[in-house]
Amino acid sequence: MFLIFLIHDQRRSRDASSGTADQVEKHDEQKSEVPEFCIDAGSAGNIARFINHSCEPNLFVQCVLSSHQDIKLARVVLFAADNIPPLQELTYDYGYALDSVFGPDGKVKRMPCYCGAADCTKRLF
Ligand SMILES: C[S@@+](CC[C@H](N)C(=O)[O-])C[C@H]1O[C@@H](n2cnc3c(N)ncnc32)[C@H](O)[C@@H]1O
Repeated sequence: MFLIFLIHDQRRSRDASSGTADQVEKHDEQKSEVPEFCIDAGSAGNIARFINHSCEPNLFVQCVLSSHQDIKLARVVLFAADNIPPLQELTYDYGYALDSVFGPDGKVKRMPCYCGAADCTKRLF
């Protein structure tokens, strides 16, 4: 398995707590309930901002603590989920739950998915 891209570090995250491995595990357990972090590549980012979502991705996302145990400085890293042949598009699962995105009017926002996978859910969110 190879490290592909560093998407972002969490230096500007607002309310993360410093953490031991136990805290990181607890953080992961709570992840499905209330998202603590939001990565906004609107004003800054790297080439990873061009990676599309797929329902059958060839990358997966992992938060990585490198030389420290501080969850605030976790790096969001994309790893190859398989051997990827040259010229194949790199994709990962954005991980949206359906009906989890709301517009400013409070209504559920929907975005169609065009990934083309056989088992595509047809909706990004
Ligand atoms: C991180 S950007 C990916 C790069 C983007 N396609 C571009 O050309 O700059 C995320 C946006 O790409 C589009 N996108 C990514 N994956 C998609 C998919 N499977 N189906 C439809 N739109 C997708 C959506 O507009 C989404 O908000």
